[in-house]
Amino acid sequence: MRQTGQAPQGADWVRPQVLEAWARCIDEYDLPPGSDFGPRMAMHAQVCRIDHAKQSLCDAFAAGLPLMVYNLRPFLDEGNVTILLADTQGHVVHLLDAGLRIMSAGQNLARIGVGWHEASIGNNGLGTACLLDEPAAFEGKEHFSRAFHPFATAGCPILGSDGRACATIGMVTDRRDTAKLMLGFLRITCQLLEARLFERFATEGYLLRLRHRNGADTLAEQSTLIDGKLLVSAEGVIEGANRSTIDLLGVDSVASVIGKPFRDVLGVDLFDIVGESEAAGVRHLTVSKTQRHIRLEALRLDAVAEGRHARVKIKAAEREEPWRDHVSEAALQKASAVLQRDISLLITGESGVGKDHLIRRLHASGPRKDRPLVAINCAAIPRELIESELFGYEGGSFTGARAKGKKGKFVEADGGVLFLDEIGDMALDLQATLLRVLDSSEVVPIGSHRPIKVDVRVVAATNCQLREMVKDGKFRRDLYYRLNGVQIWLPPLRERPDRLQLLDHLLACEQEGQGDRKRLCDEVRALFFRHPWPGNIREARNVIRSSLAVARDGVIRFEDLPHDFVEEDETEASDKFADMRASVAPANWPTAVRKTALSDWEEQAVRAALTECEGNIAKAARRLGITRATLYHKMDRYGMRSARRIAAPEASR
Ligand SMILES: Nc1ncnc2c1ncn2[C@@H]1O[C@H](COP(=O)(O)OP(=O)(O)OP(=O)(O)O)[C@@H](O)[C@H]1O
Repeated sequence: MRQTGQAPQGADWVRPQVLEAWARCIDEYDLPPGSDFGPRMAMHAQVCRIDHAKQSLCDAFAAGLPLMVYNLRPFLDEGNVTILLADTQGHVVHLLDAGLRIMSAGQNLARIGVGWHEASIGNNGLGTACLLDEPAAFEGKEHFSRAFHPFATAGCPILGSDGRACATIGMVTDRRDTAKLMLGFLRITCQLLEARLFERFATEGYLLRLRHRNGADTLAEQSTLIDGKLLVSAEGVIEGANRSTIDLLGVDSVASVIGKPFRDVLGVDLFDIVGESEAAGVRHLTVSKTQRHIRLEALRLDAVAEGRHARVKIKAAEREEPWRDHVSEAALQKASAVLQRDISLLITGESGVGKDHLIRRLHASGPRKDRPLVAINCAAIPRELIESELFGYEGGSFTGARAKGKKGKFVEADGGVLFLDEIGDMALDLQATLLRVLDSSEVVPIGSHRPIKVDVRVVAATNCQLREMVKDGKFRRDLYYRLNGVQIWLPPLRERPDRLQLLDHLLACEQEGQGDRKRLCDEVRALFFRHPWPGNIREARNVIRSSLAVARDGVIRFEDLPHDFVEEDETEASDKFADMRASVAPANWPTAVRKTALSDWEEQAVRAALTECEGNIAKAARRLGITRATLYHKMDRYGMRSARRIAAPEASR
């Protein structure tokens, strides 16, 4: 392809779908064959603006994405698997990144708002599934971009109740030969999500459950994934259907029944089933087209909360429920159960996700709440002191020791909970001693020969990848297994679909007891939604606190946010902010003049920095005090793309 500039024609060593995708990459999108994920592609992988529709999409999935996904996270980590959710244009709206970060271009791609469409980054499971509206998977060198060659990717569209794709779910892993396996997993996940979304969006009219008659009556009251489902308006028109109805009714597609009268498709009148006064009913019938015997049950969605309809009513009520921090609640529940059974608990997650917060709540709500919670930060205590901190010492046992001796943290925590924070930073030799104490429940203070029996529940926390550290010989395997009885992983803020609600909650907490509460403007909400929050909830609290302090009226606006926070953002919004900050032009200039002058200055600054740094993008970006992506963005704006190729030849190779 590199030599001919064309996709191979009629080649039998590659799947036809792959050939078609390569041809699109070359002929339609003009992507350079054989290239790595070069600057040109990186440019395309720009972050789009996340509008309200995308946020709502994410909200919808927040309800649909079972918490189970978080429990699955350690397994995703094990397999280096990333799960992505994209809108119909291929822009990422949500992701669980346990694999992309190992890819050279992963940093660029694993962000909210980044486009995964073929035209940007070549064929890939997610982008191609979006484009073709059908499941797609590629492995290794089937990808057009070399950056994806060590990976397998898969994608599957998620259908809304009108039969049209409303989003696409995708997976990426470095196990190159697992593309088909991933596709199977995605198909099941799609069915789960579609089932949740289907009922979530159903508000009025009738929900009809269809299933084969043979023996399925034993499941009568349970709704199952394989059930066909139809949404029918009060006038008897079909407004929604799921995939299972295609087979049951013998129709070509979901879309082919939407908008049709129920009678035309099923051969019976809806009102014969539901009755005039009765709100719901069950009928058995034979579908004329397929000759299938089916059981059909109708539930009135807007029914009064009575009998069998109560279930549907409850679902409707769930939709209006105020936000609950399901992530923390589920973690707390699991942790309590584990701790009561004397199983060691390991809490993992990035810095600032709330590990400490969780342990404090865990202690306060558990049976040991009246006994001490003793925390020790293994990273903060000097190496030579940690042993005496943990195990204590006898009076006069070393120079500088107190005459009376000192109780160690283990003894202090007797009957309570000992929290070993940042356990990944503990020195190797000390790890062996800790393991002995954990196994024997006895400590021997320094300078003493008398072991002291202790009864403590040990909870450890870390933001390190302990498993990797074990592999690299930096953490003892036996201690890892001893501490890792059960692992609870707290997701980073950027991977929480409910992050906007959590931020609103933090905002409310910060203003508790105050009369007029400040709120976020839409632009700030959008920025909060797409921001990667590397400092997680801690960063969010700080940003909210300082913005509240400077916001003048009842709304927190862009200009109220801390400067360094906004500068991390790489979309138009932050450019706007940069422009705003640079508005040093005299206030009495007409707006048009001021705008032109500002962009002129900016263009000159970019040109000067590139010239001075001899085209070295990283250096020029540093000099300008902006990120490389923002610099590319600005170069594009001022038509310096060709200059960039000349200026940075190493980047386009
Ligand atoms: N669920 C939550 N609701 C409200 N505030 C929270 C929640 N979780 C964490 N916080 C707040 O976020 C900040 C950081 O939390 P915490 O110290 O527990 O994180 P951590 O994961 O232990 O961080 P590190 O690994 O750096 O020690 C704290 O101010 C904490 O009060």
